Amino acid sequence: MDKKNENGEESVNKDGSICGYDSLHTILSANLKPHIYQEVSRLLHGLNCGKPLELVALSANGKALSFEHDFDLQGFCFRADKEFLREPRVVRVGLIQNSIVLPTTLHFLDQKKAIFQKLKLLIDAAGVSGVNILCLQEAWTMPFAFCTREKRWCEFAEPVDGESTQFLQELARKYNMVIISPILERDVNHGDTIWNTAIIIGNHGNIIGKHRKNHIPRVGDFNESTYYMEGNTGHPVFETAFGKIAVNICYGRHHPLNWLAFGLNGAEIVFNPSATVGELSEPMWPIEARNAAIANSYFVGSINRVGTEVFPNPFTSGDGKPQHKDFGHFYGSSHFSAPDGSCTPSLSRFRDGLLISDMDLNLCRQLKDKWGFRMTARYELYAEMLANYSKADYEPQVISDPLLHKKSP
Ligand SMILES: NC(=O)NCCC(=O)O
Repeated sequence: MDKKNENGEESVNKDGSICGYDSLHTILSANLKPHIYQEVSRLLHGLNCGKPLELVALSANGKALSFEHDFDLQGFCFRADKEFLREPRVVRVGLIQNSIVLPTTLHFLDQKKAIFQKLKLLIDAAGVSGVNILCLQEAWTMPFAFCTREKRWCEFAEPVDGESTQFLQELARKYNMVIISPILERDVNHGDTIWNTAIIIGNHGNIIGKHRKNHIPRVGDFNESTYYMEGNTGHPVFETAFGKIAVNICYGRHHPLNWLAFGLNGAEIVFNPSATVGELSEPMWPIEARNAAIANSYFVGSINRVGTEVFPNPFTSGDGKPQHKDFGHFYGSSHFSAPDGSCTPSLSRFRDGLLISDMDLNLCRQLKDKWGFRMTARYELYAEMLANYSKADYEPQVISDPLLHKKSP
């Protein structure tokens, strides 16, 4: 996506940078006077316990890996108020965003191997940084080829206990880390069916469970319904050694009731591994997850892949425009949102990255007590509304102004 500003200069460059900058945060911090930036940042990122988010002191080994392999590494800290009867419950959480490595024209085995090699480095960086829970991006083992509608990409699908899970189980054990692995799943016990699935690997390398994507997009070039159906796993929350977590996969973030259900089941952190492009969703990206974190009193970790993936054969978007071979730019910008409305700056718009955040999970209940959203919600009213709406004879509750239909004399 090459965009020109009113002076005819490139604003979004071919590499995915914005006027040469990594992110909105870096544009603002580089161009505003410090006291103005401080105020802008307060409005943009909010305050946590009345203060701007503090930086986490990152490990020297993690920093060395990021320097050597040129990926973005940032760390922040969400605090909670001190309580008398509960100890702080601080967990260190990581998000990884990455581009694919090899051209999509090369042998599938080589493409996959190269992604595994890259991921190993990023996961090592998380491990040596003491991350407790780590989430990877949607369909991380493959190019996001669903725009093509070609069935050969189904070859990337794997059973829940397949190669990618085994690869991550070893790293989970090594680093005592819970790892969330969103992949294209093949269910061999149910007729080789395909699903978009997140597998939860426990810190002992065990498989805790899986969640299948509930909402499948039919927008732009996101032709995912050609490959898999809506998930059948409900809204599970996984109780791990480090907290209660859930996964709302990509397009599910546009559905507030999907977020709500994970909250009702007790999630403290909900991950949103995604693959989305600038032209389609960038203005919505910083809003939806943050709103979900506020409305449901939990933390949200949002991840988007990076780069432009070019496919061998051209396809059309069904909009009368010329055929093309790519989706557009996946804009990265992974970030965390907290229940108090604060959020971290985003990772780079175009580089691989690891975002780390310490979060005191006590903040979830503190925000529930403060705002009382669970107590003021009207669940019976909504249940009745939804039950009625689901009936074939439902009629919208609209009360029209009688004068609207009165003929003027
Ligand atoms: N992967 C996926 O669900 N993408 C849909 C596009 C979006 O929701 O922004």
